[in-house]
Amino acid sequence: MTFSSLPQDHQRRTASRRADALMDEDVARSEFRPGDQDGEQIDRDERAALRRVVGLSTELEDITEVEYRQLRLERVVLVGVWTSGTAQDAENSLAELAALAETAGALVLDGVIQRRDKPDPATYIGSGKAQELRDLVLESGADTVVCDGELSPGQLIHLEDVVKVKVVDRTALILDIFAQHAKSREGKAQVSLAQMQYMLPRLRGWGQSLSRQMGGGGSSSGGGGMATRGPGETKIETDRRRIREKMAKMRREIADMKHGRELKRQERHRNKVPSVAIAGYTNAGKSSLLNQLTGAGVLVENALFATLDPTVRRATTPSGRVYTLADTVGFVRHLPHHLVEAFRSTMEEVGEADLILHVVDGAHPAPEEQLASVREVIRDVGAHRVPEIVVVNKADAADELTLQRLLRAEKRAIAVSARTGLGIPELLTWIDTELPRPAVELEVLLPYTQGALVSRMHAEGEVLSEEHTGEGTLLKAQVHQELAALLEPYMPAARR
Ligand SMILES: Nc1nc2c(ncn2[C@@H]2O[C@H](COP(=O)(O)OP(=O)(O)OP(=O)(O)O)[C@@H](O)[C@H]2O)c(=O)[nH]1
Ligand SMILES: [Mg+2]
Repeated sequence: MTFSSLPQDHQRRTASRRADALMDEDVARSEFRPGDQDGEQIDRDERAALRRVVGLSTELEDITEVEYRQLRLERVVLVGVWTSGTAQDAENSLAELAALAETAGALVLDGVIQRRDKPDPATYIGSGKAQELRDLVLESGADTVVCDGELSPGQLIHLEDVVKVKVVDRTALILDIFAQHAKSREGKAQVSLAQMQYMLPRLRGWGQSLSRQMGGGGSSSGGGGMATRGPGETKIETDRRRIREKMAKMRREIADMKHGRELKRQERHRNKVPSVAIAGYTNAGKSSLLNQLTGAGVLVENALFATLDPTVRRATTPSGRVYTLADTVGFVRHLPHHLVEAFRSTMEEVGEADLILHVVDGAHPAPEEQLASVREVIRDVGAHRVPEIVVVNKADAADELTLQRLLRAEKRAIAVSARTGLGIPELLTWIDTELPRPAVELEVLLPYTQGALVSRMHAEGEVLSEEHTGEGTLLKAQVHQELAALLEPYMPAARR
């Protein structure tokens, strides 16, 4: 049941209850004094430093907590400012915002777009439109407004003042989803760091809001406001410093974890196992493709950002060569820059790969745009020299003309369906031909006691012929340098 089906007065009552709740929060907030900040509190925060930051919200609560609360998005109205491009572009963007909001667990009640040259510096949408938005919020019974962009702290506050419910922006929403889905220690730490980075400049906003509240209604901005602003500002300075310290600590920890991952990657490199990275827009079907290609049970969800941590699997080509296949975090348009930074780690993996499978959702209304925005990030992380195969996924659901158009525009592309398996054998064969060829061609006669070496030649090299003789296995193969060194004693020349 939706709110719009309820009688008007119920809606109004609900709205006023919400307003009361908002005031309660304000009261709670104004009870804060710098003196509350005792040693025990800091200690508790310190111990919680690596705990997952559950989410960010503009819910006006305790400004000293760095572990901001869950967004608890429930009933949201979306609002976008359409500055350039076609009406279709603007609608796609809002549709994506709706998908993001649903992923975060919200119920999307409505969405509006305003055509403007640029967002209003004070309230994001124009002030007249903000009033209309207020009506829409009341009418639909929404408790949150989600803006399709990154808003300044001032814009968030001013818009919140008009619509009287919490206002969050696209960045906070994405951060919230990231926080809900990050699984590994590193992933969680990176999300926390990004959240703190997002929060830092916004503390001033909370402070202003606090002093305004404490200044009391009706009075001018001077007087009581001034008297209470002093301690408020000090408090914010303390918070800022603590957040900065935490961020520094977290950066060090991430650097350590990164070192561990680096070692693993070097290990793979040393073993010369070719690597394939699956990249692509969020929800394109990357995890599904990984499952199809390897039979691995990786989480597949019809939600954006189902995957946040790189998942690496071993896989085999039809000719029997072993390679690694890495699933990656989905890209999304307008990914705030500090988020790109935070998630660079998984993208570095892409840069190190021997081949990128760039998955695009063929059933999406604007697949070309997704291709372009993912490529931008690939360039950003210096992975543009890695060969790429464009995998147009969801061919079972895509429209034939769209598929044709994509395959014409992209020279190195293949249409597949990770769901039905269509095109998967062809893709596997293609991967086989794209993987780097091993370096040394040799012939060895391995005694039957050296079965392990035979297996390695199959897994890491390319066996051209194999013959079982009275003395052992006679193999002709191409292998990498290190394996060649191990095989040296068994080369005919060495047996002389
Ligand atoms: N019809 C159809 N749906 C597909 C296909 N492949 C994936 N899907 C669906 O698309 C949704 C997203 O799939 P995922 O594999 O989780 O996508 P992803 O790219 O890994 O998404 P993130 O990890 O969130 O970035 C799921 O509902 C899948 O069932 C396909 O070939 N055809
Ligand atoms: Mg995934």
